[in-house]
Amino acid sequence: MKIIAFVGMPASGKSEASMVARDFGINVINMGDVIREEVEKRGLEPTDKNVGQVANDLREREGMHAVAQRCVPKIKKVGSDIVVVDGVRGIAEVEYFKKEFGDDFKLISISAPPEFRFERIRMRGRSDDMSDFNDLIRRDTRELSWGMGQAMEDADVVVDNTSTLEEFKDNIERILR
Ligand SMILES: Nc1ncnc2c1ncn2[C@@H]1O[C@H](COP(=O)(O)OP(=O)(O)OP(=O)(O)O)[C@@H](O)[C@H]1O
Repeated sequence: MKIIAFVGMPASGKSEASMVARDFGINVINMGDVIREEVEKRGLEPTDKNVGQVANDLREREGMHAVAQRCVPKIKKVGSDIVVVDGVRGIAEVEYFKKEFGDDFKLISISAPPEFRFERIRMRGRSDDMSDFNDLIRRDTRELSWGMGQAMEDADVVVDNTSTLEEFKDNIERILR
């Protein structure tokens, strides 16, 4: 069983990369869904604030690898030859997956500078998206403080996403193949 995980700063292209995997018929486990399930279990509304608080609470109680730990049984249950994991946030999660899956775990880092990501966020217009460039920088800083930078440095492959969406998707497809 091969586990391929995507890591990258906000709006770097992780969802687009997961979509390429889904188009191949590959099962995708979304780490955010694991947190949303816990939100539901606690009888809370799935607002951005609640999801953030539950994520923090899980990490405080169970350690920085908490979300990865909860993903592992889901990955094993899928049982297919290849599973994609979307939403790795920190080095503790990478270490946990490596401990669990060894060399079968591969990490793909998606890279795009803030200026590109901010422009794409403006185009995307998702309800929880920021409208100020400084808010993106603040969010980047928060993600980095949780160990995202170290996780990205640990990647087996780095994919640049500063060209067209088609070129990016072609690159992801090539790597998956
Ligand atoms: N190369 C590209 N050219 C143009 N638009 C792109 C490119 N790559 C991604 N996008 C668009 O940028 C937006 C952000 O990409 P995506 O949602 O995949 O990022 P993400 O890493 O999943 O974001 P988040 O971490 O915020 O969930 C999307 O609307 C996507 O379609």
